[in-house]
Amino acid sequence: MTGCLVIEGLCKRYGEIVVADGVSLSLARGECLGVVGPNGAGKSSLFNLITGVAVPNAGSIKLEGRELVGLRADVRARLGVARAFQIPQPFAHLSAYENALAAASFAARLPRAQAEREAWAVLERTGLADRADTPAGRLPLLDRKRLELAKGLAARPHLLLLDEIAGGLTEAEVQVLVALVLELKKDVAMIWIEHIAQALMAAADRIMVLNFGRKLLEDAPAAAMDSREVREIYMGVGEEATETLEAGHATA
Ligand SMILES: Nc1ncnc2c1ncn2[C@@H]1O[C@H](COP(=O)(O)OP(=O)(O)OP(=O)(O)O)[C@@H](O)[C@H]1O
Repeated sequence: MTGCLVIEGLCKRYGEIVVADGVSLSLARGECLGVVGPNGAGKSSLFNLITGVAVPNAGSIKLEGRELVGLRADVRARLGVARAFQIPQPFAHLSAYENALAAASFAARLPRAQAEREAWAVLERTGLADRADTPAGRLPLLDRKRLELAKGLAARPHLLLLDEIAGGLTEAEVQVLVALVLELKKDVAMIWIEHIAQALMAAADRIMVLNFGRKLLEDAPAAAMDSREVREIYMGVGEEATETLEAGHATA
Protein backbone atom coordinates (compact mmCIF):
# COMPACT_ATOMS: atom_id res chain seq x y z
CA MET A 1 0.00 0.00 0.00
CA THR A 2 1.12 3.56 -0.61
CA GLY A 3 -0.04 6.73 1.08
CA CYS A 4 0.88 9.35 3.64
CA LEU A 5 -0.59 7.10 6.33
CA VAL A 6 -0.66 3.34 5.88
CA ILE A 7 -2.07 1.12 8.62
CA GLU A 8 -1.94 -2.64 8.21
CA GLY A 9 -3.38 -5.41 10.37
CA LEU A 10 -3.72 -3.28 13.49
CA CYS A 11 -4.83 -5.33 16.51
CA LYS A 12 -5.43 -4.31 20.09
CA ARG A 13 -7.31 -5.90 22.94
CA TYR A 14 -7.86 -5.03 26.57
CA GLY A 15 -8.53 -8.44 28.13
CA GLU A 16 -11.74 -9.64 26.49
CA ILE A 17 -12.43 -6.29 24.81
CA VAL A 18 -11.19 -6.07 21.22
CA VAL A 19 -10.74 -2.44 20.15
CA ALA A 20 -8.84 -3.06 16.90
CA ASP A 21 -9.37 -6.27 14.97
CA GLY A 22 -7.02 -6.29 11.98
CA VAL A 23 -7.73 -2.71 10.89
CA SER A 24 -6.02 -1.63 7.65
CA LEU A 25 -6.33 1.67 5.82
CA SER A 26 -4.40 3.96 3.53
CA LEU A 27 -4.71 7.71 3.34
CA ALA A 28 -3.07 10.23 1.03
CA ARG A 29 -2.22 13.85 1.75
CA GLY A 30 -5.26 15.98 0.97
CA GLU A 31 -7.70 13.22 1.90
CA CYS A 32 -10.10 13.06 4.82
CA LEU A 33 -11.32 9.72 6.13
CA GLY A 34 -14.45 9.97 8.28
CA VAL A 35 -14.86 7.35 11.02
CA VAL A 36 -18.20 6.34 12.47
CA GLY A 37 -19.35 3.54 14.74
CA PRO A 38 -21.36 2.99 17.90
CA ASN A 39 -20.09 3.79 21.39
CA GLY A 40 -17.22 1.50 22.29
CA ALA A 41 -16.51 0.55 18.64
CA GLY A 42 -12.83 1.43 18.99
CA LYS A 43 -12.76 4.87 17.35
CA SER A 44 -10.84 6.71 20.07
CA SER A 45 -8.66 3.64 20.55
CA LEU A 46 -7.61 3.92 16.89
CA PHE A 47 -6.40 7.47 17.59
CA ASN A 48 -4.68 6.29 20.79
CA LEU A 49 -2.83 3.64 18.79
CA ILE A 50 -1.78 6.14 16.10
CA THR A 51 -0.62 8.80 18.56
CA GLY A 52 1.24 6.34 20.78
CA VAL A 53 -1.01 6.60 23.84
CA ALA A 54 -1.72 2.86 23.42
CA VAL A 55 0.53 0.06 22.16
CA PRO A 56 -0.92 -2.39 19.59
CA ASN A 57 -0.67 -6.17 20.00
CA ALA A 58 0.08 -6.46 16.29
CA GLY A 59 0.17 -4.43 13.11
CA SER A 60 1.94 -1.55 11.50
CA ILE A 61 1.32 2.22 11.33
CA LYS A 62 3.49 4.02 8.78
CA LEU A 63 3.57 7.79 8.31
CA GLU A 64 5.42 8.96 5.20
CA GLY A 65 6.97 5.49 5.06
CA ARG A 66 8.26 5.57 8.64
CA GLU A 67 7.07 2.99 11.18
CA LEU A 68 5.46 4.65 14.21
CA VAL A 69 4.82 1.55 16.30
CA GLY A 70 7.48 1.42 18.98
CA LEU A 71 8.02 5.19 19.02
CA ARG A 72 7.06 7.39 21.98
CA ALA A 73 4.07 9.74 21.65
CA ASP A 74 6.23 12.89 21.72
CA VAL A 75 8.44 11.51 18.94
CA ARG A 76 5.35 10.76 16.82
CA ALA A 77 4.13 14.33 17.43
CA ARG A 78 7.44 15.64 16.13
CA LEU A 79 7.21 13.35 13.11
CA GLY A 80 3.89 14.96 12.24
CA VAL A 81 0.99 13.37 14.13
CA ALA A 82 -1.40 15.92 15.65
CA ARG A 83 -4.73 15.42 17.39
CA ALA A 84 -7.54 17.89 18.05
CA PHE A 85 -9.98 16.99 20.83
CA GLN A 86 -13.76 17.34 21.23
CA ILE A 87 -13.29 19.24 24.47
CA PRO A 88 -10.72 21.88 23.57
CA GLN A 89 -7.73 21.63 25.88
CA PRO A 90 -6.02 25.04 25.79
CA PHE A 91 -4.11 26.68 28.60
CA ALA A 92 -7.17 28.74 29.60
CA HIS A 93 -5.25 31.64 31.19
CA LEU A 94 -2.88 32.02 28.21
CA SER A 95 -3.91 34.01 25.14
CA ALA A 96 -4.80 32.35 21.86
CA TYR A 97 -1.43 33.46 20.51
CA GLU A 98 0.48 32.06 23.50
CA ASN A 99 -1.32 28.74 23.10
CA ALA A 100 -0.38 28.55 19.42
CA LEU A 101 3.17 29.58 20.29
CA ALA A 102 3.42 26.85 22.93
CA ALA A 103 2.30 24.25 20.37
CA ALA A 104 4.81 25.51 17.78
CA SER A 105 7.63 25.63 20.36
CA PHE A 106 7.07 22.32 22.13
CA ALA A 107 5.31 20.00 19.68
CA ALA A 108 7.16 21.14 16.55
CA ARG A 109 10.27 22.19 18.53
CA LEU A 110 10.78 25.27 16.38
CA PRO A 111 13.30 27.91 17.44
CA ARG A 112 11.68 30.99 19.02
CA ALA A 113 11.56 33.36 16.02
CA GLN A 114 10.25 30.63 13.71
CA ALA A 115 7.72 29.48 16.32
CA GLU A 116 6.42 33.06 16.61
CA ARG A 117 5.93 33.28 12.85
CA GLU A 118 4.23 29.89 12.79
CA ALA A 119 1.90 30.85 15.67
CA TRP A 120 0.72 33.95 13.79
CA ALA A 121 0.35 31.98 10.57
CA VAL A 122 -1.89 29.33 12.14
CA LEU A 123 -4.02 31.95 13.91
CA GLU A 124 -4.51 33.70 10.55
CA ARG A 125 -5.32 30.44 8.87
CA THR A 126 -7.94 29.45 11.42
CA GLY A 127 -9.55 32.92 11.52
CA LEU A 128 -8.32 33.78 15.01
CA ALA A 129 -5.81 36.54 14.30
CA ASP A 130 -8.09 39.27 15.67
CA ARG A 131 -8.54 37.29 18.91
CA ALA A 132 -4.83 36.62 19.38
CA ASP A 133 -4.71 38.44 22.73
CA THR A 134 -7.88 36.94 24.17
CA PRO A 135 -7.33 34.40 26.97
CA ALA A 136 -8.27 31.01 25.55
CA GLY A 137 -10.68 30.37 28.42
CA ARG A 138 -12.74 33.40 27.37
CA LEU A 139 -13.13 32.44 23.71
CA PRO A 140 -16.58 31.25 22.59
CA LEU A 141 -16.83 27.53 21.80
CA LEU A 142 -16.38 27.82 18.01
CA ASP A 143 -13.22 29.88 18.55
CA ARG A 144 -11.90 27.34 21.07
CA LYS A 145 -12.42 24.71 18.36
CA ARG A 146 -10.53 26.92 15.92
CA LEU A 147 -7.73 27.23 18.49
CA GLU A 148 -7.66 23.45 18.92
CA LEU A 149 -7.10 23.20 15.16
CA ALA A 150 -4.54 26.04 15.22
CA LYS A 151 -2.54 24.20 17.91
CA GLY A 152 -2.62 21.04 15.85
CA LEU A 153 -1.43 22.90 12.77
CA ALA A 154 1.31 24.70 14.68
CA ALA A 155 2.92 21.29 15.18
CA ARG A 156 3.27 21.14 11.37
CA PRO A 157 1.48 17.81 11.01
CA HIS A 158 1.44 15.38 8.13
CA LEU A 159 -1.53 13.71 9.79
CA LEU A 160 -4.30 15.57 11.61
CA LEU A 161 -6.64 13.51 13.78
CA LEU A 162 -9.96 15.21 14.58
CA ASP A 163 -11.74 13.71 17.58
CA GLU A 164 -15.42 14.73 17.45
CA ILE A 165 -14.51 18.40 17.12
CA ALA A 166 -18.01 19.41 15.94
CA GLY A 167 -19.58 18.34 19.26
CA GLY A 168 -21.55 21.08 21.01
CA LEU A 169 -21.71 23.45 18.04
CA THR A 170 -24.91 24.80 16.46
CA GLU A 171 -25.74 23.71 12.91
CA ALA A 172 -24.53 27.05 11.52
CA GLU A 173 -21.27 26.76 13.48
CA VAL A 174 -20.76 23.21 12.20
CA GLN A 175 -20.89 24.60 8.66
CA VAL A 176 -18.22 27.17 9.52
CA LEU A 177 -16.05 24.46 11.03
CA VAL A 178 -16.52 22.20 7.99
CA ALA A 179 -15.43 25.04 5.68
CA LEU A 180 -12.29 25.47 7.77
CA VAL A 181 -11.57 21.72 7.79
CA LEU A 182 -11.95 21.61 4.00
CA GLU A 183 -9.40 24.39 3.68
CA LEU A 184 -6.95 22.73 6.07
CA LYS A 185 -7.13 19.26 4.58
CA LYS A 186 -5.33 20.34 1.40
CA ASP A 187 -1.98 20.02 3.18
CA VAL A 188 -2.46 17.01 5.43
CA ALA A 189 -3.93 13.56 5.65
CA MET A 190 -6.90 13.73 7.98
CA ILE A 191 -9.00 11.29 9.98
CA TRP A 192 -12.19 12.71 11.47
CA ILE A 193 -14.18 10.77 14.08
CA GLU A 194 -17.55 12.47 14.22
CA HIS A 195 -21.10 11.72 15.34
CA ILE A 196 -22.54 14.63 13.34
CA ALA A 197 -23.23 12.95 10.01
CA GLN A 198 -23.63 16.08 7.89
CA ALA A 199 -20.18 17.26 8.90
CA LEU A 200 -18.61 14.05 7.56
CA MET A 201 -20.82 14.05 4.49
CA ALA A 202 -19.46 17.50 3.65
CA ALA A 203 -15.80 17.05 4.53
CA ALA A 204 -14.85 13.37 4.15
CA ASP A 205 -13.68 11.71 0.95
CA ARG A 206 -14.51 8.30 2.37
CA ILE A 207 -16.17 7.01 5.51
CA MET A 208 -15.02 3.98 7.47
CA VAL A 209 -17.46 2.15 9.72
CA LEU A 210 -16.05 0.46 12.82
CA ASN A 211 -17.79 -1.96 15.16
CA PHE A 212 -16.18 -4.09 17.87
CA GLY A 213 -12.82 -2.91 16.57
CA ARG A 214 -13.55 -4.32 13.12
CA LYS A 215 -13.70 -2.32 9.92
CA LEU A 216 -17.15 -3.15 8.52
CA LEU A 217 -16.75 -1.04 5.40
CA GLU A 218 -15.05 1.94 3.82
CA ASP A 219 -16.88 3.75 1.04
CA ALA A 220 -17.83 7.12 -0.45
CA PRO A 221 -19.73 9.18 2.18
CA ALA A 222 -23.22 8.84 0.68
CA ALA A 223 -22.84 5.10 0.07
CA ALA A 224 -21.37 4.48 3.53
CA MET A 225 -24.05 6.46 5.35
CA ASP A 226 -26.77 4.71 3.33
CA SER A 227 -25.33 1.26 3.95
CA ARG A 228 -27.14 -1.41 5.86
CA GLU A 229 -24.31 -1.45 8.42
CA VAL A 230 -24.74 2.21 9.28
CA ARG A 231 -28.52 2.04 9.26
CA GLU A 232 -28.41 -0.92 11.63
CA ILE A 233 -26.00 0.85 13.94
CA TYR A 234 -27.66 4.26 13.99
CA MET A 235 -31.31 3.54 13.51
CA GLY A 236 -31.55 0.18 15.19
CA VAL A 237 -32.89 -1.22 11.92
CA GLY A 238 -32.64 -4.98 12.18
CA GLU A 239 -31.83 -7.21 9.24
CA GLU A 240 -35.45 -8.16 8.61
CA ALA A 241 -36.62 -4.57 8.80
CA THR A 242 -33.84 -3.48 6.45
CA GLU A 243 -34.84 -6.12 3.91
CA THR A 244 -38.47 -4.97 4.12
CA LEU A 245 -37.30 -1.40 3.68
CA GLU A 246 -35.25 -2.33 0.61
CA ALA A 247 -38.05 -4.43 -0.87
CA GLY A 248 -40.35 -1.46 -0.37
CA HIS A 249 -37.95 0.78 -2.26
CA ALA A 250 -37.56 -1.80 -5.04
CA THR A 251 -41.28 -2.11 -5.64
CA ALA A 252 -42.06 1.59 -5.16
N1 LIG B 1 -7.11 1.67 28.39
C1 LIG B 1 -8.18 0.90 28.34
N2 LIG B 1 -8.32 -0.16 29.18
C2 LIG B 1 -9.39 -0.96 29.14
N3 LIG B 1 -10.42 -0.81 28.27
C3 LIG B 1 -10.35 0.21 27.42
C4 LIG B 1 -9.25 1.11 27.40
N4 LIG B 1 -9.45 2.05 26.41
C5 LIG B 1 -10.64 1.73 25.86
N5 LIG B 1 -11.18 0.64 26.46
C6 LIG B 1 -12.46 0.01 26.10
O1 LIG B 1 -12.42 -0.26 24.72
C7 LIG B 1 -13.69 -0.07 24.12
C8 LIG B 1 -13.56 0.87 22.96
O2 LIG B 1 -13.34 2.19 23.46
P1 LIG B 1 -13.16 3.45 22.52
O3 LIG B 1 -13.05 4.64 23.43
O4 LIG B 1 -12.10 3.23 21.54
O5 LIG B 1 -14.57 3.49 21.78
P2 LIG B 1 -15.20 4.62 20.87
O6 LIG B 1 -15.62 3.98 19.61
O7 LIG B 1 -14.30 5.79 20.79
O8 LIG B 1 -16.49 5.01 21.71
P3 LIG B 1 -17.20 6.43 21.97
O9 LIG B 1 -18.00 6.73 20.75
O10 LIG B 1 -18.07 6.14 23.15
O11 LIG B 1 -16.12 7.43 22.26
C9 LIG B 1 -14.61 0.43 25.24
O12 LIG B 1 -15.35 -0.69 25.71
C10 LIG B 1 -13.66 0.93 26.28
O13 LIG B 1 -14.21 0.82 27.58
